[in-house]
Amino acid sequence: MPAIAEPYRIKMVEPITMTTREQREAAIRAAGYNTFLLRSDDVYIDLLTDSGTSAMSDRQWSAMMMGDEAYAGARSFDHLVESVRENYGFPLVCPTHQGRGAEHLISKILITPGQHVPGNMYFTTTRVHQELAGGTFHDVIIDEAHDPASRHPFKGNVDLDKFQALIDEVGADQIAYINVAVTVNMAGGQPVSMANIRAVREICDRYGIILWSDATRLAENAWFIQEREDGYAGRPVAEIVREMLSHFDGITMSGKKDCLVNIGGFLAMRDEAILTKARELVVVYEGMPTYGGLAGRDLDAMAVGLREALDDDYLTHRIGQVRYLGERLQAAGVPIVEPIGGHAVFIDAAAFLDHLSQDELPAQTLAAEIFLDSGVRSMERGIVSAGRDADGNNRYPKLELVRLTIPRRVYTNSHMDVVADSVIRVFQRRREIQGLTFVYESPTLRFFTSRFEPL
Ligand SMILES: CC1=C(O)/C(=C\N=C(/C)C(=O)O)C(COP(=O)(O)O)=CN1
Repeated sequence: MPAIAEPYRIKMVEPITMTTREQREAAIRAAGYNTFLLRSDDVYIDLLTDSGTSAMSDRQWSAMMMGDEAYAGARSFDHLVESVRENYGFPLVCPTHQGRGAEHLISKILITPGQHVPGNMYFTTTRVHQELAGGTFHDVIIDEAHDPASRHPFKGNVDLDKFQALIDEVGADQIAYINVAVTVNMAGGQPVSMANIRAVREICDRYGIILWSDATRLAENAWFIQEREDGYAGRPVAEIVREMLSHFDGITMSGKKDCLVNIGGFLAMRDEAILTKARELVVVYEGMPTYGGLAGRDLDAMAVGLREALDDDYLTHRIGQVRYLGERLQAAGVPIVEPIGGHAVFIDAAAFLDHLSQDELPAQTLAAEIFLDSGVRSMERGIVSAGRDADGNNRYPKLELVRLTIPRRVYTNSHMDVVADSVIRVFQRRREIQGLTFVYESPTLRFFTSRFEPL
């Protein structure tokens, strides 16, 4: 893919911290070897997450200055609705403070306790809200998604046979909805093809099953369709997004990714009945239906950002930067998830530290080691993130990954070189690295606040 320079120029900078090895050793110990518990000031290049860490544009900041902070009926809400209608094609919108706020509402609205919710691989907050609403998640992603080395171009695809088998097993009336994430975060930022979306739609129409999408990284998904799917080369991403979303009954959206904002989210849908229920719940958990836990200025920033995120040049650079980092690691023999995803490079920590058992927490260990080496912060996406099942046993995911997550419009490829050099250094001395063990395990979403120590 032709590398392109940043399709923007820098107007403001934020100094970042250069640390010594001693400072980093003290910092990671104080953080219990959990990169989530590091202080921002101790982090040099922050690749923990692409969620809420994007740089906003001058157009977004100026839109914020015009934010309408009226408690009810704010113009800012109208601006968001107009932008969602124009760019996503959904007429109805319910704002929430961020994506999990939307997941909370839609889980309560669509799930009757005891029902089943199929989806293309789990995501942590999505699954926990489905379970809290009494649903049972079923992974219906294609098998290739669980194989880091598989180069399937659309590893996010739903396995139609698995979906059909679940329908046959539990009955269509026991399926609350199917949730199709675009892209699939935990599989390595992997896309879903348009053909697969259409095929899932056909099954849902046959059985009257609601087809919902976690559209958090929809722009990146559309860019991969443009790059890889027959018939879409040269089609603008904005057009592909409209076609993708035309097949869904609604979406949960974390604006903190592909709407380029630091906080924000929403539900978007076609069915007035779902909107009515969302409005009844949003006033309890988020705020008035016209602000949903956000300031008016946040709604305006999201209205502008969701449009900017669909720009082809922006996406070519953004995904090109992720690919640049991934290809540097590949060239050095570092095992990563292939194909390289849209928002992050996922290191295969199981292969990287193949002398450690999964119970020795390879991904948690590797994230701590990379920080110690360079001050680069990454995120564990393995056994710690997978948590425990209903019986209290550890889940053992096939993917034991460390995610190097690239914020949008923040770092240059010089920073990517620092990251690559650091990971390669750790890779060269990988045999010296020992595992970690829990010293404190939090009961829910344990990866956020648990603490560890070296074995
Ligand atoms: C695919 C997907 C996500 O990736 C997601 C949040 N992701 C985070 C925080 C991440 O670091 O990947 C969420 C939750 O969004 P939220 O962080 O509550 O705005 C929903 N779906």
